[in-house]
Amino acid sequence: MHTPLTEPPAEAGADSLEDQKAAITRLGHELRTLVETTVRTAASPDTLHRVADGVRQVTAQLTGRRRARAEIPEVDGFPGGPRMYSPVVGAGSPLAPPVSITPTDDGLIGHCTLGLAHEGPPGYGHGGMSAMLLDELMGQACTAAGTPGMTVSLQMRYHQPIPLETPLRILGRVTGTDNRKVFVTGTITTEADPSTRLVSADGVFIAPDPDRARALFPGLREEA
Ligand SMILES: CCCCC/C=C\C/C=C\C/C=C\C/C=C\CCCC(=O)SCCNC(=O)CCNC(=O)[C@H](O)C(C)(C)COP(=O)(O)OP(=O)(O)OC[C@H]1O[C@@H](n2cnc3c(N)ncnc32)[C@H](O)[C@@H]1OP(=O)(O)O
Repeated sequence: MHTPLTEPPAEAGADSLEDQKAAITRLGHELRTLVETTVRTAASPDTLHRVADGVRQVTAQLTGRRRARAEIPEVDGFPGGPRMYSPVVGAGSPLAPPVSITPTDDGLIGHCTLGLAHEGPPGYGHGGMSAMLLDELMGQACTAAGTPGMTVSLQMRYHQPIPLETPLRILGRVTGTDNRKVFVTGTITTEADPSTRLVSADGVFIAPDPDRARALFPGLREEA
């Protein structure tokens, strides 16, 4: 008999929340390995069918309550904290590289490495991935500056292709505000050559007014 993988504990206390996050992180890591291995494999159709059957059986073990569309799970730090299932930074998301973020003197710096699962042109990152990385870093820079907002404009400039399997550095920095509008810039470089911009962006983010925020995010906790 299988032990279900994501059954929440009956009473979620501080310790069990950490246990839950650790388990989510571990499963996210294994799923990312599966995704990367899947897009690289040259396995035969027989093997691929056998693996597909196995994956279907594993998926069926994720039993229990499924969260509703607008529900913010207890492990999610929205709007200011770590987001376990973000497709960019989420340790639990197989879609995320994931990006790890640290504050700097005037913004945020993110670190990640893209794999073949994030490929656009052969050997290079997908342009949509670059936009996703920058949108996240620039959005989080707004939150870190005390003015969380949603993207209304993101102007991308692709200077050079992003190499895969190469440590990258993503910067996000707020450059100004005008009422609810926040102006932000961002760049992607390699870790090895941080002075050469591969991709850059300018964005405008807008802080929804409180009523609009409550309507958009009905799962938002009152203290947020
Ligand atoms: C404490 C509560 C916190 C609530 C949380 C709030 C935000 C947090 C959200 C995310 C943070 C989480 C993690 C951060 C990390 C990653 C970020 C990912 C970012 C995204 O992935 S996010 C998804 C994509 N994003 C959207 O899904 C937005 C769709 N959008 C809308 O939902 C509305 O747009 C809204 C509600 C944003 C504003 O609506 P609204 O009605 O309040 O604002 P309104 O239209 O009145 O515009 C006000 C002023 O902005 C000017 N303006 C408008 N558009 C402009 C543009 N394009 N360029 C330049 N200026 C523009 C107007 O001209 C006017 O300017 P002025 O006042 O000077 O006339």
